[in-house]
Amino acid sequence: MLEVRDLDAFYGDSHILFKLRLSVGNGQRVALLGRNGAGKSTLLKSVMNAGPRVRGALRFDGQDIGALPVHRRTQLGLSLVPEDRRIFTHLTVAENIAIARYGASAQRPAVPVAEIIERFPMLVALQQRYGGQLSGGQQQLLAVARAMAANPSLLLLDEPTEGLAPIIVEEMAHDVVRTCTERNTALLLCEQNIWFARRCTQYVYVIDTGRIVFEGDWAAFDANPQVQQRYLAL
Ligand SMILES: Nc1ncnc2c1ncn2[C@@H]1O[C@H](COP(=O)(O)OP(=O)(O)OP(=O)(O)O)[C@@H](O)[C@H]1O
Repeated sequence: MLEVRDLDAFYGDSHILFKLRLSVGNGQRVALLGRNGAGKSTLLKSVMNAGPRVRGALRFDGQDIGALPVHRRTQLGLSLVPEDRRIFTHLTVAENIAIARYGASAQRPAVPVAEIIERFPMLVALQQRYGGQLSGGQQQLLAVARAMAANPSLLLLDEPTEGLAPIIVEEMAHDVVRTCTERNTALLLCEQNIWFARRCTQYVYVIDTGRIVFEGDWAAFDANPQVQQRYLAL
């Protein structure tokens, strides 16, 4: 589904990602772990063409997407939830979700709002609340729900649990796994919360200073405690 090969990424003259290789299979859920500043967000933005200048190969469903603008990548089935959420504070929860239809296409029609709200039960009682009236955790859940409403085949989540209460983190893990499984949506999740990443994904990459330093399933991750100590310990 997503194939990243020998990807270099730059902000101006700053070289951030180095010959990065990563794959996400159809319906597969993959975590990218790494410390602050390791390059996780830069990778997601590179996949969406939302900031960095890149060199290397980006293929999605067999198609070279390297030259496509953001909206074309969205239409092909990529959906990014950035770290800053971008909830519309003056729109209700239901309206925020309905906005996702603008990212949909004839090939990938938007999922009805009611169906999405059903999949994120914490939003049921909040449907008519304004985005600005939600807690940080509720806003983050809404951002994920809205991204799923665009009916993506690959969801890109950038540190969705940062700063959230454990109860919301648990709810989000449950809702994300269930929704991705039911809709056969693949996931590329950038995280520092290893518990959440483990709950949500089947395969792990670890990034450090713009380079992949580990990849494997969770059993392989657990069999290499030095990876965690060296690249993820605070
Ligand atoms: N717009 C930008 N211009 C210049 N440098 C940037 C920009 N955005 C990020 N960087 C730099 O790129 C490097 C990687 O940042 P990135 O945001 O990808 O890391 P991250 O792993 O997502 O970390 P965090 O968890 O802090 O978001 C850092 O050194 C950062 O300072």
